[in-house]
Amino acid sequence: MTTFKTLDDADVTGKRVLLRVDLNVPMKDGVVTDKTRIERVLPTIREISEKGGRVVLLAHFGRPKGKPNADMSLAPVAPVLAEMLGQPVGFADDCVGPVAAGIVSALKDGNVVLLENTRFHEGEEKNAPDFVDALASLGDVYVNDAFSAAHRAHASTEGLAHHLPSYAGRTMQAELEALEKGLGNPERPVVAVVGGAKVSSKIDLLQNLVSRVDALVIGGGMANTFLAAQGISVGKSLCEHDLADTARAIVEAAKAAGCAIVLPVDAVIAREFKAGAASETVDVHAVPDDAMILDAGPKSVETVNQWLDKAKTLVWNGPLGAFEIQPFDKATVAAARHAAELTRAGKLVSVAGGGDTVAALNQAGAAADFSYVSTAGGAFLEWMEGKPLPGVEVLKA
Ligand SMILES: Nc1ncnc2c1ncn2[C@@H]1O[C@H](COP(=O)(O)OP(=O)(O)OP(=O)(O)O)[C@@H](O)[C@H]1O
Ligand SMILES: O=C(O)[C@H](O)COP(=O)(O)O
Repeated sequence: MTTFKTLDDADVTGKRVLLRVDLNVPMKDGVVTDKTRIERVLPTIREISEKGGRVVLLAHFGRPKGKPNADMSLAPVAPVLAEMLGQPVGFADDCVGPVAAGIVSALKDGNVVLLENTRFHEGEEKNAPDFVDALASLGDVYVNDAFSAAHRAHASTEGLAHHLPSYAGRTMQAELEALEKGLGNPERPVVAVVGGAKVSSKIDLLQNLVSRVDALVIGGGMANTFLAAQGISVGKSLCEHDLADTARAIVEAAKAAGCAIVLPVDAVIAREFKAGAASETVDVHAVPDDAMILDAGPKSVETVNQWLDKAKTLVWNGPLGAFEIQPFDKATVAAARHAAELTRAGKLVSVAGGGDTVAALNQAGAAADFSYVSTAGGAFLEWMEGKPLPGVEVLKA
């Protein structure tokens, strides 16, 4: 399984270790609302620090598109990380340049510093050589512990590995081992549930996924895009109308592969995207033009649960509704609890992944019963598709 070097092979004592982690955590008003991704990277940070390495954390937050953006700063994450780690975590408000260089050069063995969002620079997503050089100048060794960002060939997830001795962190290692164990040879029927909001970045993955699973349950913003592609009016819902052709092609590919596509038949709608907004349940064919679908309705949940009853393996990324806002968490919570119950009863192997998906499972009190909960969303789906992940491949090189 481990075809790359791990921390067992690394000499980190006295070295500046550029450690890529995924701190893209759910956050509301500057407060971290789910700490799972932070929790998962603690063992690697501790191990390097205890071995006398100088830990320089690289991470992204949100999609700031190459420009600094106060709403996507990693600054609020540093104190949370420090508290969970039980040791101080410095913060540099730029990930390259004199500010970063100054803080890194002042580090002592065992110290930890978090650098500001790598995506504040265009060079990150472009994997630009000058940006990679600038990051590389801050370290002697590179460790990638961000499995959940390994589907991105970015400077901090891929580029750096070409410049420095490179190793997989403990979470990267554990994620790959757990996914292989849970899903390497899954018992059929396999049901995939894909929801959430990242429609354009995930829809293409469904094309291959339908040939690997027996049913694809589509929820969240993704479902709205599929409903609209069928000519159903979704009002003001989150929906990527320009992806209608892609959605129709996926439905055709599913038919050819014998994979059932399960879409919502009813929806909880509201006119405002806020907690306690007046809401009603309607047939998906009756969504008014000025309303938004914010959750799947009870009939849809019943259908999802029937599919879960038939399944032997569940793969889940993306909530079925806007679960952070009451009462639009109902479908996600109900399906999560049903999957947890089936797993507890030994009837289902359930693997879920994604920053918000994990938060939703925690909110439903279901995470502990799932067979495995990955921190990865998009990366997990790509792994499931059988696609090589650039951040993993480069570690094997
Ligand atoms: N009908 C909907 N309308 C608007 N937002 C929705 C709807 N359904 C789900 N969402 C939103 O989708 C978001 C989560 O989607 P996302 O694709 O980011 O999942 P994830 O588990 O975080 O995966 P990843 O780790 O890849 O980001 C949540 O913030 C949720 O509110
Ligand atoms: O949340 C995720 O799935 C990872 O942090 C990757 O984020 P991205 O989809 O913005 O690249």
